[in-house]
Amino acid sequence: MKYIIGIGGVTNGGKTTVTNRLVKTLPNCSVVHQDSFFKPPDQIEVGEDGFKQWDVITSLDMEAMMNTVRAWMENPVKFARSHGVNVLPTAEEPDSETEVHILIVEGFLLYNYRPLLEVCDKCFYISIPYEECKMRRSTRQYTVPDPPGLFDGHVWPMYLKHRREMEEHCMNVEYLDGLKSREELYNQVYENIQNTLLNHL
Ligand SMILES: Nc1ncnc2c1ncn2[C@@H]1O[C@H](COP(=O)(O)OP(=O)(O)OP(=O)(O)O)[C@@H](O)[C@H]1O
Ligand SMILES: NC(=O)c1ccc[n+]([C@@H]2O[C@H](CO)[C@@H](O)[C@H]2O)c1
Repeated sequence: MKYIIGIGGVTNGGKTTVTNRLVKTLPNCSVVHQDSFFKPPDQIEVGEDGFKQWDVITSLDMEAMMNTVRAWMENPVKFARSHGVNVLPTAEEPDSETEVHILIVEGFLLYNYRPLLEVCDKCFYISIPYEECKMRRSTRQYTVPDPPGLFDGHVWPMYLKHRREMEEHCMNVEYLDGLKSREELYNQVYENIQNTLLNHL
């Protein structure tokens, strides 16, 4: 059985932290990080506000991301091996319906892209309030550092816009409170996945 889990949500909500732990504990689990698909800085549009528009779907090569997801769907064992994921000895047959193969797709803009939404079996979404998000973001260093004012002028308004759009289109999103401790968040997601997997077996 192949199973794709989305870990979406606001920037600095704790998506990568939860994902890294799930990858270690779930069986035959590979991961695709959306941040790996940002286009190079010279291809990012500059808005009327003067900011590079990083937090929009066109700043990402979503086709390349979907191709990566499809490569996993075609052969999760081959994908896992070529990405250094330990495949359990019993999971030799890629098409076997009895083996569980999991792909986690992690990113800040997952469910606003329909092809990706359509392949997700389970959608998690982590949120944190404005103040906490701004504080956490100020401690981060991205490949291109945030210019002054980017958070209030671009990042947060885009988050609110995309979140609204997602709420209009996506049913069955499991919302998570990113203010919970790392441990609590992990346990909540892990238990939820275990229950869903059991229901599918
Ligand atoms: N549950 C938590 N409580 C407090 N701080 C957390 C929690 N989870 C993660 N953090 C911290 O918040 C910051 C962002 O975490 P993380 O990189 O996991 O978020 P993210 O959603 O993947 O961010 P982004 O995709 O924007 O880079 C890090 O400094 C991390 O240590
Ligand atoms: N990873 C990158 O190349 C990059 C460059 C500039 C900005 N970002 C930010 O990453 C966040 C998503 O994780 C978005 O809020 C981007 O602003 C990433």
